[in-house]
Amino acid sequence: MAHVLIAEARFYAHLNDMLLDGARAAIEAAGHSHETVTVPGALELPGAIALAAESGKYDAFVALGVVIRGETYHFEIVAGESARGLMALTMDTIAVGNGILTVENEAQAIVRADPKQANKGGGAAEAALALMELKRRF
Ligand SMILES: Nc1c(NC[C@H](O)[C@H](O)[C@H](O)CO)[nH]c(=O)[nH]c1=O
Ligand SMILES: CC(=O)[C@@H](O)COP(=O)(O)O
Repeated sequence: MAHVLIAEARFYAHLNDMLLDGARAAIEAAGHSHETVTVPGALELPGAIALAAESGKYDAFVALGVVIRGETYHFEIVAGESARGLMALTMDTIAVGNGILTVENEAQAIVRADPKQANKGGGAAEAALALMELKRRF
């Protein structure tokens, strides 16, 4: 039994709702409990998880968000820095699954977020649980 924190960025609420459904279902299917914390955008996800990890209350973390390319270099910043922040947490031995979609348009996001299609939220939850199991093993 594990307690998992889902950190979700509400930047695109309708897309994130699908990611959340997939992540929650995967955690529950594995027999674990979860709670959710919400931040404004993907750039806040690594910081939110770092703060929550300090509490010692959680065994694993799932980061969910959607970054859609706009007109400027901002896409590269948000997509790259959010992934870099999550990877830094992972290398600090925090079990994190990265469910931040980085896509060209909304249609790409829907296919990936929908639990009945690519189900990237569920995949990120499973990745977090896999790291958690490795952490327990070693
Ligand atoms: N453009 C997207 C953002 N941008 C917002 C940032 O993540 C951040 O909240 C802001 O810069 C304040 O620190 N966030 C997304 O999740 N998705 C985007 O497409
Ligand atoms: C993450 C992005 O690229 C986007 O939301 C920002 O759009 P823009 O580059 O048009 O300001």
